Amino acid sequence: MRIRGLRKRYGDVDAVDGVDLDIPRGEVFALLGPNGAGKSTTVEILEGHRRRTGGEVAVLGADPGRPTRRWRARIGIVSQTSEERPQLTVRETVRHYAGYYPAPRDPDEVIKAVGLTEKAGARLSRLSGGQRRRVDVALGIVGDPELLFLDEPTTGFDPDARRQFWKLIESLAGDGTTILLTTHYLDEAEALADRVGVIARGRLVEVGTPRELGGRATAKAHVSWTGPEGPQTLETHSPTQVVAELSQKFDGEVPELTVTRPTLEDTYLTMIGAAR
Ligand SMILES: Nc1ncnc2c1ncn2[C@@H]1O[C@H](COP(=O)(O)OP(=O)(O)OP(=O)(O)O)[C@@H](O)[C@H]1O
Repeated sequence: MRIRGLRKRYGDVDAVDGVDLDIPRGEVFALLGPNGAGKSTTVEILEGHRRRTGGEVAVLGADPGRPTRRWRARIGIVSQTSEERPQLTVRETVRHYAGYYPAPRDPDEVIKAVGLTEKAGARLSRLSGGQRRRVDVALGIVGDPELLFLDEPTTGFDPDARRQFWKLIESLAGDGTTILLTTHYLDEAEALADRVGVIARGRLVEVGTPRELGGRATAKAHVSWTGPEGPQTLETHSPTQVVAELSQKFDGEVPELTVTRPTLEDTYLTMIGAAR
């Protein structure tokens, strides 16, 4: 996927304001950013569901501004709004969608993969919010896509369902599916993504691996402990040395010793703050 100078204007709002990005085949890329940053708009343009105001875009070698049926069959979409019919059952819905694709996956296997086998015969209107979201995911993957777009896929999932979903994504990625996901869960981005991009006010602020984003890999560690004077914290590039010195000083266990580095969430919040 190749994006150059992508722009989208709504009236006088620059929702996407000059985004450049390359996503190679087989990569899992997570787009992060606060509400209204332009994530969904970007994704919808790449999916061929929204017209861009400017810039050049190639998705699976084609311009999503002029989508063909064949091109559509090669991509899978889990968007924020779903329009399935509530009176159909899970199995009927997944089978119906499978019919749109030239080489779909087995609907029952897909239902199993999203953990809905027990609900296969239930009408969508009778499902919980998280279960409905799993149906959305099933419909996104039933066509066996080369490229999968996931817009906040795990919103409403319980922790167990989220872990199961991560496994599913890892197995799709292992099979070579390219995945572009948006999420507000930093742990999700960290668990799944090869690279993450942070978008704020329509601009890509930074792109990098979850480990190195925002200089995380080389950031100072925080060493904390409780001494006779109370709680202490030291920021340092050489925490091992600090801990060695502390252990000599205390002659044994250092009270309440912790060594931490900024989490992806810390780094992200700093970036978003700076972009405001
Ligand atoms: N159809 C529309 N008409 C006018 N403005 C829009 C439209 N869709 C989005 N916008 C505006 O464009 C900006 C980007 O919205 P977008 O939905 O892409 O953000 P997002 O990053 O996906 O946010 P969220 O995390 O809340 O889903 C916002 O300021 C929004 O109000």
